[in-house]
Amino acid sequence: MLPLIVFVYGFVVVLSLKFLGRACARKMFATRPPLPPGPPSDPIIGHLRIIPSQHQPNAFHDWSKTYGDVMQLRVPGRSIIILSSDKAATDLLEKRGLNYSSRPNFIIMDIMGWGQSLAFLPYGKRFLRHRKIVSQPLGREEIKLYQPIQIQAVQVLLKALLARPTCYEEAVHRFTTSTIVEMAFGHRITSDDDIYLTLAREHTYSVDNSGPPGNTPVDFLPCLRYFPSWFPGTYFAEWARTWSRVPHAIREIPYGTLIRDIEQGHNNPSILGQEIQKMLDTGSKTEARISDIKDAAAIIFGAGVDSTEATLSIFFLLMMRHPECQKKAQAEIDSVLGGGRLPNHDDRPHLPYVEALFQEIKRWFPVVPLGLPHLCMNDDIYRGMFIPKGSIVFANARAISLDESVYHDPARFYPERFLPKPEGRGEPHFTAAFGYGRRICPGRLVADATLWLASASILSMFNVEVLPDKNGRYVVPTPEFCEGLAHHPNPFDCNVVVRSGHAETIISQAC
Ligand code: HEM
Repeated sequence: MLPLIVFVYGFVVVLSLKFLGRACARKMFATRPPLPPGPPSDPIIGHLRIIPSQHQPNAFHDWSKTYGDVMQLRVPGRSIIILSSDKAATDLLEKRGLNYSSRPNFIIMDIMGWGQSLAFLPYGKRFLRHRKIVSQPLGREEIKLYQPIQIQAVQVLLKALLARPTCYEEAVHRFTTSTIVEMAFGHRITSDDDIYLTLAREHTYSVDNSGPPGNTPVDFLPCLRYFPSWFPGTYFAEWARTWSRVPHAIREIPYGTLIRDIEQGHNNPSILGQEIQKMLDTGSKTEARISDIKDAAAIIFGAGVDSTEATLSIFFLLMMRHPECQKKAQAEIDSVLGGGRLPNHDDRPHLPYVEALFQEIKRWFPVVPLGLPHLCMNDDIYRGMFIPKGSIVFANARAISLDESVYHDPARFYPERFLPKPEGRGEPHFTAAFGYGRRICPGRLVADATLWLASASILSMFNVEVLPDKNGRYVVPTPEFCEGLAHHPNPFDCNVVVRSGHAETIISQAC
């Protein structure tokens, strides 16, 4: 009898659970709104086959024209949300910032040694500690401290361009590395064979060739990192292991140098120097604290040099392609400065056309076009669409910069769009280049100040011209870009010609 009772009881329980389960599932799916739309996908592998490995920002932008500014793609194990308007990115990444402030795992970056650095940390206590170390000294008032560094580095840049008018690349590399290294580590670069110039090149090379960020086979299947290097899908893990000496050096060299200097009573003002001094003053020199300081300082170099360099290279490319804009900016600078000196930060509000031109450079080609991925930490519903917990969210700055509802004829390089009406179109400045919300680029203000000063100073002293080819023909280079974490223009020829003998004297007398 007992077995029969147990059997009947069990049967009833299983049956009710089954119906209950179905009812719950029905209820859940009935109440759960649909996922954001996206292109047709394959079973199991989702959109893996159609997501291109190159030119992703452009492909996502094209898809957004059909599927809208909130679009979903699926790859095994994860859902990817692409935001293609400033409104959607602001609504989710800023207004609901707490839910979208984490990062997915970046296994390759972790193997390389960048895993504990601010840019790749998940939201949590360590993130908050690092974010404070990096962002506090980079506030609007605080960055004024670095103006002398920027002015001095611009003078060196102008001298280098005067001495070697066709070698903009080396001059730009030294300029961007110098400003960041002096601000972050208190070290002034005085020669072309400085260790930090080499490290900056190696860093760009190692990161740019480490595969699509967070999207390599090892990121999808983390256990692959433990497989031998001949095993299919492990290429980028091996690459990351080979280059791990670079982040190691960026983490250790500045700290080692500065702690020695400070303990001997010297301390050039710098972000790392201030943090070390605070640590020593408060007697909090623990392994954990030292590790936080080293990682936070290293990412200023890691995140700052490459993107600033890419933007300044684009400045040269665009000035060469748009001599009419160059002339207009030069006329404004000449009339305000009287042609007798180099521009400084205080001149900025008095140069509205130069400002518009500078803003248009940042809009025309955002150098980190997909930003860095944010992670959705809890299920969310936006405009009636379901965004599952664990989704990776990209704000596509390329699409936002080309949004026709905001920017008239967006593919055109047209600084006047930012001038107030009726002279211009009064369009809003493009801020998506620096990301959104609690993960917004903490270096944006200092990058902006450095790049503005460099652009205005170059325009005041030089004409950026097309270099004739071997046959004496003037062919304007077509913009082509290589894609890393930051997108750089492919090397192009250009000739930086000093505007007058007087300009030459000003440059020679500077420094
Ligand atoms: C033109 C130059 C620059 C551009 C276009 C740029 C762009 C970006 C973007 C798009 C992000 C991701 C934001 C997000 O996740 O929403 C970012 C993050 C970051 N940037 Fe920049 N950046 C530039 C310069 C700098 C400089 C000069 C520094 C340092 C002084 C810096 C430090 C960082 C750091 C530390 C992060 C990670 C922030 C976090 O994850 O919380 N960047 N940057």
